[in-house]
Amino acid sequence: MKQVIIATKNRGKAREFETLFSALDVEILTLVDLDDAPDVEETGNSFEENATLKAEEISKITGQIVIADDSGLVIDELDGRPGIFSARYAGEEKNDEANIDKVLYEMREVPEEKRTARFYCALAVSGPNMKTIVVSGTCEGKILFERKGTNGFGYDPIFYATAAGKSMAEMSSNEKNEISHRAAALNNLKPVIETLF
Ligand SMILES: O=c1nc[nH]c2c1ncn2[C@H]1C[C@H](O)[C@@H](COP(=O)(O)OP(=O)(O)OP(=O)(O)O)O1
Ligand SMILES: [Mg+2]
Repeated sequence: MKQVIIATKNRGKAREFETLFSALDVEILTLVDLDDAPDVEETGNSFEENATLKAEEISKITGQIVIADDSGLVIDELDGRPGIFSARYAGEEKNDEANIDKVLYEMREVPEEKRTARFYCALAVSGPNMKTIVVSGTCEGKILFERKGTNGFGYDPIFYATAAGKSMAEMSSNEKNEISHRAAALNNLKPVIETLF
């Protein structure tokens, strides 16, 4: 079967990619279980730049076709924060619960109608004989006043997805995969994936 490396160490993302790719007849490997995979520094100024950095570095090391995901939560009232800093918003050690607490605190006095936000996902594909390709996808919603639901990962418990009428953490993985920023981005990548093999 066709094989692609997903350059992520995030277990939540890896789980979603496994489901999303099962429909595509492509086998994926992630960096989740590799002890010696490098931590690529995310020094870019956009999701696209960071996804490109991750895809190109891992492709250079492995010589294989690699897809990287750089994603995060963009909150209008916070001028787009946490944005590309989503993973390390409350500190370098990457703590989802602390990140959520920080957002809830910063949003504590913002009324419902001003709590608009979106999840953003950039996907970069890089390989030995190709120019890197980058696509993106978004998912619109609002920041809740408190956590709701226990599914998913990251900021899911405080993100109310307009298209579903509930929090991302209240959805099954199938429901999330129908409306998520990651699914939208991957959909934009499908025509490219078909040309890669
Ligand atoms: O569907 C999602 N549901 C909830 N939260 C999400 C989602 N998608 C991204 N996020 C959050 C998690 C993390 O705080 C940041 C991603 O940061 P990002 O650097 O892309 O990923 P990461 O460092 O966790 O793993 P890696 O770089 O190895 O892929 O945005
Ligand atoms: Mg990261």
